[in-house]
Amino acid sequence: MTLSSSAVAPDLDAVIAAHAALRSRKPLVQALTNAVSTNFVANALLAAGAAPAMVDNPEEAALFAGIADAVLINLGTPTAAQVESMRLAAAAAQKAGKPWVLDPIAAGALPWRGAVAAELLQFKPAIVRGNASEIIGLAGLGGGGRGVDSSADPAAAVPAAVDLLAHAAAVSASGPVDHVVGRVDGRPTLVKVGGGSVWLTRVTATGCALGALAAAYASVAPDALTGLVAAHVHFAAAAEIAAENARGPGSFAAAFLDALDAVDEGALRRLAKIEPAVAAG
Ligand SMILES: Nc1ncnc2c1ncn2[C@@H]1O[C@H](COP(=O)(O)OP(=O)(O)OP(=O)(O)O)[C@@H](O)[C@H]1O
Ligand SMILES: Cc1ncsc1CCO
Ligand SMILES: [Mg+2]
Repeated sequence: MTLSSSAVAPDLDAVIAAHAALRSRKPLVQALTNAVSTNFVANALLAAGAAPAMVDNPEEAALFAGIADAVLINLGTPTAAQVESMRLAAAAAQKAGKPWVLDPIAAGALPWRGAVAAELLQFKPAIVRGNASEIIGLAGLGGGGRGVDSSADPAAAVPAAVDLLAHAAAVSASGPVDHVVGRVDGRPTLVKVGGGSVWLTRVTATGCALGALAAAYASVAPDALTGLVAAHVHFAAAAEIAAENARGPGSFAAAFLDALDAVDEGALRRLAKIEPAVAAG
């Protein structure tokens, strides 16, 4: 599997193929994620058709990166021990050729963790996934953000996302319309994914779960860009299905897990909102 460049820009057919591969292979994702998100991330992976394992202690993190199909590293509540595990797991994933995803939570707002995130880029994540402020912050272009939430428009994060292609094969900035970049035939390319639901912003750790799903897809897709677009499309379709029955954030959260499971080829065909790829940067 090459994770550096796609031969063609991902489209609906590529997303459907990646979804079928996810469902048949049920990839195992090692998640080193924040304390707020662990249960929701594990349940979202199971609902979507993957499998979670939260192995994040320094004694076992590297060994398990060689066992898992993909690794998620999420900097939401980083302790010293967890950061040590992150360095070990990222290095082991790179050595084993396993795709890993960096979610640089609050990288633009908090300099210490911003430096940790920047340091982890040396281990070449397949994917960097964050909200717009985090992508801008990680690229060293400012960003800010109020704590863990975004204050930027994803379109404004595209130059930063393209800069990050020096370290990662694909990068996305989430928001009302998700902006996903990668290389197609070597050239920086932008794919926008619309849809979803604003309810996603009223439940904690939805972005964290999206990062975990991106890791799962990266391990079954032909390249990182296709995997990342597929994760965004699956997530957005599930959010639309869930929003139909939600009465508030609590019922949305439960309906969203049901909908991650319910998304099938028909739902993808009906609900996917993938804009044609364009050159970026
Ligand atoms: N205004 C919006 N309308 C529809 N969907 C949205 C909106 N804002 C974000 N989303 C969706 O919510 C999901 C999480 O994106 P968000 O940008 O909130 O990530 P995040 O800030 O990293 O989340 P968290 O840190 O809470 O886990 C994505 O699937 C994104 O498409
Ligand atoms: C609320 C919160 N605080 C640190 S990480 C996190 C989860 C969503 O980013
Ligand atoms: Mg986030």
